[in-house]
Amino acid sequence: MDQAEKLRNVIKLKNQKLPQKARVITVTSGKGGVGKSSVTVNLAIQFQKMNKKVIIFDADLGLANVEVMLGAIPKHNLSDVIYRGMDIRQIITEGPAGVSFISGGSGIVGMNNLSKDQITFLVRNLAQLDEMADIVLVDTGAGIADSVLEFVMACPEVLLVSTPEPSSLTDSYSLLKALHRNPNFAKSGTQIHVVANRVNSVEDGQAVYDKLNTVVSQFLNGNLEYLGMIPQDSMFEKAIRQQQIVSLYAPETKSAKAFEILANNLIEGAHDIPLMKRGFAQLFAEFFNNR
Ligand SMILES: Nc1ncnc2c1ncn2[C@@H]1O[C@H](COP(=O)(O)OP(=O)(O)OP(=O)(O)O)[C@@H](O)[C@H]1O
Repeated sequence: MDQAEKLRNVIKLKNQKLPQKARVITVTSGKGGVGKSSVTVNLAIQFQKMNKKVIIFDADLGLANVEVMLGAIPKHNLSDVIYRGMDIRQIITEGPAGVSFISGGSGIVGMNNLSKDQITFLVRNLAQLDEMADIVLVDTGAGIADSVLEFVMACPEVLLVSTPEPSSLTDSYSLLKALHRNPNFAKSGTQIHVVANRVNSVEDGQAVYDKLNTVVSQFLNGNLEYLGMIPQDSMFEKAIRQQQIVSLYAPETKSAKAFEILANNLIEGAHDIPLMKRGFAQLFAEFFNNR
């Protein structure tokens, strides 16, 4: 092959449309009730406002908070894909402002005992989401249960939500410890961003990150990134009481503005993401591989 031909091939490769892969961000927390589902739903709204197509995958087996917050009850969940051969598109529920979501439901438990054929079918189906969404947000359960750790381990980008409360900080550290000590955890291939929620000042937020990052670097030889803070906000609570999402209910209030900044930070800080943009199907493939 001569020089000119090589060049033509390079140009051809560059122009070739590579299959789109969604950016997958897993949202987790050490303990329940610290605002994990609120962060997921509000970020989804903010991304939609930035013209990014978002799908939330609710992998939290607990209280189905995402559904309640989005005010839409799903008719189906992942088990309908696994056991009833439904197409992934049939189990997507439309929420407000164009945010759609998928409920993992009992399908998450069922994932423990899938045959190779079922796994292949599921992963192929999930690959469709990579073409439909720019960003998939995965809401995991809280704590160090295996199902939570497995999702976090399979995802290259993780948001860890913590409040300044000592119990939240301790539980965040327990989660980080369990993760770092797991042989399947790829430390260098994973970005963990800390979101400090319910803080009273910028300094409080920074302190949440500093405390966690200090122990992680000292005792686990790891590293955390700081994404930003969400202030304690009475409008946030008012929105929740009215089954509304603060980013839609009161877009000018301080917590909604903070979500806007967080979403911007995630989009703007994404220069090294293309390499990490492995997609949703790949996340599941890895999830099953780690078992
Ligand atoms: N920044 C905030 N300002 C005021 N209230 C907040 C804030 N963040 C969270 N809350 C309150 O905390 C409650 C719990 O939030 P959320 O349901 O998002 O937590 P969670 O971590 O997802 O809980 P679970 O683990 O049960 O799923 C909300 O109902 C809300 O009232």
